[in-house]
Amino acid sequence: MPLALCTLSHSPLYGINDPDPSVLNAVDAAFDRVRTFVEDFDPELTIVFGPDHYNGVFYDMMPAFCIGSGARAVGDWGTEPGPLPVDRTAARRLVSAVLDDGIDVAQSEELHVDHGIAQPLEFLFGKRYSNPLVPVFVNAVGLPLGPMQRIRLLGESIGREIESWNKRVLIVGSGGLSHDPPVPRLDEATPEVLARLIDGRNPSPELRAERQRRVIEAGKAHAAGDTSFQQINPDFDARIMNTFADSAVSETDSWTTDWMEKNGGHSAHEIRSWVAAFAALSTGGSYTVTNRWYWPVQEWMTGFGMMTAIQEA
Ligand SMILES: O=C(O)/C=C/C(=O)/C=C/C=C(\O)C(=O)O
Ligand SMILES: [Fe+2]
Repeated sequence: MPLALCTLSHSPLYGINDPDPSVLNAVDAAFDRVRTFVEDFDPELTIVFGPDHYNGVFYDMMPAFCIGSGARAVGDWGTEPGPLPVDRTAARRLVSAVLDDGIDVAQSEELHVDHGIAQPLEFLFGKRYSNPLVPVFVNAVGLPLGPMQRIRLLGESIGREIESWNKRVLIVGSGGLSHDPPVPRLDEATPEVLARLIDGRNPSPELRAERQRRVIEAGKAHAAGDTSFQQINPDFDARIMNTFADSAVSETDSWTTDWMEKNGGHSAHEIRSWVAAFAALSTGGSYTVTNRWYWPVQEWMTGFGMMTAIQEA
């Protein structure tokens, strides 16, 4: 049974600091096409790779990647808070299979996920979705990060296992392309920020609002032409998307964290979710990219891309 994939950027500023209607309408039309692709595929299970932005996963225990055999959304940026419809049996089987492959994946029976995982699920399935899924946290924010090869190997291991289940599995990869929004960093954290990077779960409504205000203000400044932010890099983004379109997933092994940051900004590390997703899809042989879209959206501070692909029979 074939596997299908969709990789898509997310943005907390979607619906809050939107671009010109001509761009927004084009993005929404692409979402409609992706939703139709997913409905036609009719997945029995969805595996979603995505990052967290210090809302669910912290430096009290920062894994490189973690499979959620239970999960709840924290409900940031307007996403729905509460438990996710995790297929625990499938998730636990994935954990065992990945460990058997020699990859020391972490497991959580209650993974806390933020918009990095919840927003694409809501885009694809609507709010209060009940489709069985397995969330996989991919660290893209809590530096330092390991080599890209590890995320490819994780994706391939998951791909081989789901392949053997003879089920229609949709693989989702969530994250922006080039972008550098204001996400705090350990190496420059004040003591107060450090405390919440280590133990920042359940912030007060005031603190959450203050953090969100910072991101909204940055989006507005970025759109107004403030060049103190690292700029969106459409050439870099095209190269990333071309690599996946050319089925050259193993080329991502040579992408260093420095190269990603210099060309795509700190949050370009979210591309790791795309690597995992395409690596998982690639294990069954050839795949066809059925669609791709891209916009550099200043208001969202991100190169916003989407791709859909399906395994060839
Ligand atoms: O200030 C914070 O603690 C958190 C900031 C964010 O959560 C920013 C998120 C930005 C994205 O998810 C993005 O991919 O643009
Ligand atoms: Fe993000």
